[in-house]
Amino acid sequence: MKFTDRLWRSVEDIWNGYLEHPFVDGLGAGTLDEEKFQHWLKQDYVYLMEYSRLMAIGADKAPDLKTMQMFSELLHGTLHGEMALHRAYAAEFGISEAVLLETRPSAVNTAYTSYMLNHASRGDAAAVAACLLACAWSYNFIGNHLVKKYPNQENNPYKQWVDTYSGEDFTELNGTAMTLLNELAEGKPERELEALEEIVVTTSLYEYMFWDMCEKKEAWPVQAKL
Ligand SMILES: Cc1ncc(C[n+]2csc(CCO)c2C)c(N)n1
Repeated sequence: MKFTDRLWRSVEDIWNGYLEHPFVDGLGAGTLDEEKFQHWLKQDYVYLMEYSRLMAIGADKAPDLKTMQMFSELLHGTLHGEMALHRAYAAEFGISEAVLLETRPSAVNTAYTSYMLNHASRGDAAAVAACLLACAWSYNFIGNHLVKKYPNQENNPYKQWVDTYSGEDFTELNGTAMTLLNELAEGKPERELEALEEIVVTTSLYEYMFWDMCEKKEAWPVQAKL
């Protein structure tokens, strides 16, 4: 059994919770409030910058060239692929990149990235891969679910979102993230596997909180300047 099969059993209930979340369902149905989506776009842009640092740490800690290449592929996919999608969406709403970059990350956003960066800097390459996994895999899981539930995406303003995360490029990136962790976890003692599992469960819980933060448009109570 692959390590990711074991992980699936521990996160399945949390991930099914995403599918019932009004923000996620609204993306598929096309009914999501535009301001909530813009909140996600801004928060996610700065999230992805911090998330990208993880893969740079992973490349540094990688035991061999092949692993370095996999971390680098994910890094490139995020900085140049996924963030380009965010820029394109923002432009449609008349939001410039400068405005995206001014976003002050919310408390949940900060807690999530700090948690991952903390584990990534303390742990080995497998810990870094564990930090990355829920993000890549759960968006692909959500995208695939939404195309199945809402096959007619013609009039959905979030069609591009659904297409992107269920599409070939992201399915491939997710495959890389899964293979990376499966390979790095191989031969590890049970105690270490449990620690990796704990990271994947915690990041899965943070993913839920991130959706909820966007649904509630949570930000700091006082909009101080950065
Ligand atoms: C909070 C949050 N979680 C996950 C993703 C999705 N995601 C992050 S990295 C990656 C793979 C390579 O870009 C994917 C699909 C997101 N955008 N925001």
